[in-house]
Amino acid sequence: MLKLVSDSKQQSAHLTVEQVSWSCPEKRVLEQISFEVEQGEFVGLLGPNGVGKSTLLRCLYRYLKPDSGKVLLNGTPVWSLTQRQFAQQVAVVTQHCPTGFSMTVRQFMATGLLAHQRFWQRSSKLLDQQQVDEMLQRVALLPKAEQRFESLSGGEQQRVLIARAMLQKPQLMVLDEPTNHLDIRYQIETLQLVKSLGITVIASIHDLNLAAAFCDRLALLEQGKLVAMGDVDDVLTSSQLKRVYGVETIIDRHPLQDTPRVTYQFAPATQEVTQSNAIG
Ligand SMILES: Nc1ncnc2c1ncn2[C@@H]1O[C@H](COP(=O)(O)OP(=O)(O)OP(=O)(O)O)[C@@H](O)[C@H]1O
Repeated sequence: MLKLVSDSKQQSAHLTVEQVSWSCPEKRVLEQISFEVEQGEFVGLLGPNGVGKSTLLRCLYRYLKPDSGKVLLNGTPVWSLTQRQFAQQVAVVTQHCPTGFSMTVRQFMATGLLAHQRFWQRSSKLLDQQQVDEMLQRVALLPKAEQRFESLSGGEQQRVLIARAMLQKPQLMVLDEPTNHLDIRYQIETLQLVKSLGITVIASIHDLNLAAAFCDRLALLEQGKLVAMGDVDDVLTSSQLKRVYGVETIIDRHPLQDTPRVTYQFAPATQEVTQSNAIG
């Protein structure tokens, strides 16, 4: 089990996205996206493949500079922060694991401590190792501490990346499909763990039921545009999911908690559905 003992609650960030657009030579990928994420809120970013979720997250964590618009962290444009200031406030877990280095899990985890350390103020190695090991324990990977990071399974690597991000003690976590590669138990436990931190989180999530269960609000993208942003109940509606994903759903309540539950229709589309697609 991932340990769910929360740190004393960390400070959390307020994120503002103002009219962000980004294009590649072939097309406009993001069109005038605006929204805010309040301190301590967990916002899920939804939308079909290729609508611009990763691109939007890349603009938030400064991998891409928007063609126009602004991203503000606690009111300050992210591009005006130094790399160090940014790293002290924002942790990022992307879909693609870093490769090409042969650090052990413990060594790789320790890099998560660097954002808050200056070389003349290095804390003791013992203290560093205690923090690293405690975090590895929380993601149930302490027994693999001396294994090379690259030799871990995809799911184990993902858990290390999330643990390393937590070690960074960020105010904002940006997660691009954090549950990718994880089996259902670790999908649930990872989202529980991230939520228990109480910090601001924005995460792209494909599983609508997990998004419904863990997110405070949802943002729905369609072809580079933000088409819905709001409470889970308002965003996850059958008509909206049909329009954006082209899938028939039944939405009722989760039997154990008061969140929407999405059931998909797996049978081939009926004639009526096919006709309405053709019209719509
Ligand atoms: N640097 C780039 N050059 C060309 N096309 C790009 C570039 N970056 C993104 N795109 C295109 O922009 C679109 C959005 O990509 P993005 O990765 O943001 O989608 P996504 O919503 O995260 O998709 P998925 O759910 O499949 O991960 C895609 O069509 C992609 O090919």
